[in-house]
Amino acid sequence: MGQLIGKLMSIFGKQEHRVIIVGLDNAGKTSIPYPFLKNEAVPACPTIRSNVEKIVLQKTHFFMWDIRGEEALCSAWNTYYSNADVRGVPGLGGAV
Ligand SMILES: Nc1nc2c(ncn2[C@@H]2O[C@H](COP(=O)(O)OP(=O)(O)OP(=O)(O)O)[C@@H](O)[C@H]2O)c(=O)[nH]1
Ligand SMILES: [Mg+2]
Repeated sequence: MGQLIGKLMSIFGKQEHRVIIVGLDNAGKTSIPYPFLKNEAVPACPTIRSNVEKIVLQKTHFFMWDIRGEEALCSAWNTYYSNADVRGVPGLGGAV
């Protein structure tokens, strides 16, 4: 997670960024933004299709999408991927 946040911080300059997080089921995708969301608990259930959270760091807004890893949804990853500024895969070393 540190590498992902480091990547986000390194591209400051824009006021708004779109981030997608893809990975296998139960990899921890939905949990990533929650340390930055005060008073919100991580959902206890698996994501149905996708989930989006907005976090604000130093006046920069990040829209963080996480997309369920089940095989039937993998074909939709490309749509999210091509519209994102930052992509992250939990467990594979951070952001690209
Ligand atoms: N030990 C540990 N557990 C974690 C971590 N991040 C998430 N978890 C736990 O892993 C489980 C799955 O987390 P989610 O964030 O829901 O995973 P997900 O990838 O969104 O899962 P799907 O929506 O089913 O694809 C939960 O029980 C979390 O509490 C972590 O960094 N360490
Ligand atoms: Mg999830």
